[in-house]
Amino acid sequence: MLRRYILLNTNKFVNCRHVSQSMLQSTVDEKSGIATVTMNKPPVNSLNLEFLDEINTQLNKLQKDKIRGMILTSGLQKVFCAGLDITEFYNPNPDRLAKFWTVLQDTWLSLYMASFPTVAVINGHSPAGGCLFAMSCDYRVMVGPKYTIGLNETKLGIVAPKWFQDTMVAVIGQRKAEVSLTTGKMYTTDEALQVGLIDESLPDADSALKKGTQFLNNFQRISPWAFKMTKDISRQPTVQWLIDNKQKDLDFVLKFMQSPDVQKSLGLYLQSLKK
Ligand SMILES: CCCC/C=C/CC(=O)SCCNC(=O)CCNC(=O)[C@H](O)C(C)(C)COP(=O)(O)OP(=O)(O)OC[C@H]1O[C@@H](n2cnc3c(N)ncnc32)[C@H](O)[C@@H]1OP(=O)(O)O
Repeated sequence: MLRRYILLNTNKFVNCRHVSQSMLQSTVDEKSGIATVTMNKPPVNSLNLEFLDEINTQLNKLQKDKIRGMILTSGLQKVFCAGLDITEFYNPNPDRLAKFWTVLQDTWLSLYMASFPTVAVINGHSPAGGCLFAMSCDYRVMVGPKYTIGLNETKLGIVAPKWFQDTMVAVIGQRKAEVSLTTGKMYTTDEALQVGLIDESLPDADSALKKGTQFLNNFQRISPWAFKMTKDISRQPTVQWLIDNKQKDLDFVLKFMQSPDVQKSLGLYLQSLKK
C-alpha cells in the first residue's frame, strides 16, 4: 500500500516511501485516512522546545488535512515518552523557558481538542508529560506488563499544573487522581487498567497498534462534525481554565521553576537519572 510520508522539518507533504530524519515521523494510510505519528527522539523522547514545536506543527497540519484519526506512538524500544525535558527547567534561560512553556500549552490544546479521534499506543514507559500526552488522546492502548505510566511530578519536588491535574481527573476521577498526584504514583500496566488510566493492555506493540486502529475504525460511520461537537462539549470544562489563564499559568511556572529550592530538587533528580 502506498503510504504518504510527511517530512516535518520542511513542513511539506512529500509522497515517498522513505521515513524522514525528523524527530517525528508521520504516515497517513490513504485508504482509511488514519495517521500514525511516531515520536523518535532518542534516548527517551523527552519533550524540549524544538520537539514540542514539531509536534504542534504536525497536529495542526493533520487537522488542516482533515485526517480521519491519529495514532500517537513511539519509535523507541522501551519508552513512549519520558515527559518534559528536565534540562529545559534546570538553570533555565528565562526567555527560552517562557517559549518552551507557551509551546507546551499550545501543543496540549492542539492534542486535547484535536478535531479528529486520537489513540495513544503506549509502547513504553510514560511518566509525567508522557502520561499527559497519553491522557489527552481519546483512547489509550498500552503494551504490558512491564511499562509504567503516571504523573510523578511530586517525586521530582515539583507540582503538576492545574491543567495536568484536571486532565487526570477527567480520566480517572477526582479521588483517584488526588491520591495518584500527591503520591506521584507510577502505575504498572495492570494497575493503570484497573484504575481506568488506560483502556486496554496488549502483550505486544503490533497487537496494540491493531487495537488502536480498530478503535479508530469505529468512527468510519460517525460524522466528523458530530464527533467534534460532542468532544468539544465533553472536554470544554477541562480546557477552559488554561484558555482563560495562559499568562497566569506561565507566570507561575517562571517563578516556581527558578526558585532555589526547586532548582536544587531538579539538580538532584537529574543527577540520580544520570547515575
Ligand atoms: C510547574 C511545572 C511543572 C512541570 C511539570 C513537569 C512534567 C514533566 O514531564 S517533568 C519530567 C518527568 N520525567 C521523569 O521523571 C522521567 C525520568 N526518566 C525516567 O524515569 C527514565 O529515563 C525512563 C523510565 C523514561 C527511561 O529509562 P531508561 O531507558 O533506563 O533511560 P535512562 O534513565 O538511562 O535515561 C537515558 C538518558 O535520558 C535522560 N533522561 C531521562 N528522562 C529525561 C527527561 N525527562 N528529561 C531529560 N533527560 C532525561 C537520562 O538522564 C539519561 O541521560 P544520560 O545519562 O545523559 O544518557
